[in-house]
Amino acid sequence: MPKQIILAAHFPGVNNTTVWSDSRSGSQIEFDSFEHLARTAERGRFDFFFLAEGLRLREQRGLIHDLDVVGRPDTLTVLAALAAVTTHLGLAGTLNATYHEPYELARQLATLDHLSGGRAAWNVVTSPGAFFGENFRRGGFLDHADRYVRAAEFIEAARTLWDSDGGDFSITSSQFGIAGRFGVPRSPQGHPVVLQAGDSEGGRELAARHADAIFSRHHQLEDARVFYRDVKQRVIRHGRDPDSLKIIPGVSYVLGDSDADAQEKAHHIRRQQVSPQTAILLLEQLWNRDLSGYDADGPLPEIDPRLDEDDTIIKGRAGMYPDRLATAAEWRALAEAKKLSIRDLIIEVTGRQNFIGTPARVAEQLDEYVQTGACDGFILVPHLTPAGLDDFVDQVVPLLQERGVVRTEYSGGTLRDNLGLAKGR
Ligand SMILES: Cc1cc2nc3c(=O)[nH]c(=O)nc-3n(C[C@H](O)[C@H](O)[C@H](O)COP(=O)(O)O)c2cc1C
Repeated sequence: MPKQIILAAHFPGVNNTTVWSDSRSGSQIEFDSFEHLARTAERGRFDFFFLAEGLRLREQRGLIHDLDVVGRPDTLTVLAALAAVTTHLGLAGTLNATYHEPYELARQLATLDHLSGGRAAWNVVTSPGAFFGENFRRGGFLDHADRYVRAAEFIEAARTLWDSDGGDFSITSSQFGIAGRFGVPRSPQGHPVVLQAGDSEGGRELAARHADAIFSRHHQLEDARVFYRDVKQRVIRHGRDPDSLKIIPGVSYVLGDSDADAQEKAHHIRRQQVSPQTAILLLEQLWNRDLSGYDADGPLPEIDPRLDEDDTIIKGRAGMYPDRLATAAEWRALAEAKKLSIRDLIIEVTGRQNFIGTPARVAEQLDEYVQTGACDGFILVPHLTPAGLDDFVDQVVPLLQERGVVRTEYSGGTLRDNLGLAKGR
């Protein structure tokens, strides 16, 4: 029997992935939008619905990045509301372990697991930088390594709380010293599903030790295979069954009547995602300079990126380019070789579209990834909110069902059942 493909639906976040200017794009905050995407995913018998987390609107040149003005509503509130209008779909929320507290989050997730009949999932992130911490009382006080120490202790603490079955608990670790009574009885999954997103050594180790799944950025076939092997070996080193950690990259797709038609649509979508103004903003994120005077249809700046990391003009994207000069050199070489303008280059080097073609071609490629050890499934990131998944569910899912690699009906009661994960202790 072929391996089953995990499918999840990513509600587009506050960035230029969503083509907000498209007349079919709707609100990013009204409940109708979340409901539409979730119901569509459930119609396609997806495993789960996924929300990212942005705790603070990013800033650029002292202003809120225009594409972020929309903001994001609170994750757990949205998921709780969705629990009432769906029946089988898993509900996954990204919630950072750096600023939240275990008692608070474990209660919320256990409650969501109860309300949804065993469908809650938590995507653990450590948050990209101190900028976000300023929104919280304690501020951004942890460096990268300590954020992962805290995340590991956080997950262990949450599991202790879930295992307490509403009873007494006492937790002492380097980050936490808490004791009391949990107050929420054991939830249907025992432990809500734990995903992890974070790609460094620390991130991979955290996942290999503690997570049920990884939301990854490795979506190019060869790169995905290398990542898959690396992480599964880590899981084995930690004495776990490699199948107990699912690897699920976020991917985008474009469908067309023919492969050529899909390529043309893909090109059009990329140009909408990267307007001239967005191209300059994205270039500034590497250059760390005000480039508003540059023409997006012209060549790259001759001046080098500014390296003062303590004074970045981008707040909330720290660490995105660890070696600005090296990346700038790569971009220059590419622009030179292909005769690309700033906008063309940005289209090429950011936000690659992963699966482009007829529904049959896309179904075949998705299946190839999973059957040949590149991943265990996909978190699909549509470019339209909220209807971006409609065509995938109508056109690609039936082909995957014919191949016998996705379910035609839900059989399991909980998200853990559907993902083939053991019940939490
Ligand atoms: C695929 C992926 C998705 C992420 N999504 C979020 C998110 O929604 N919110 C957030 O605050 N951080 C997110 N992060 C950032 C992580 O929290 C982490 O802080 C960052 O990747 C730095 O850790 P690393 O060096 O281990 O990658 C994401 C990271 C990855 C790789």
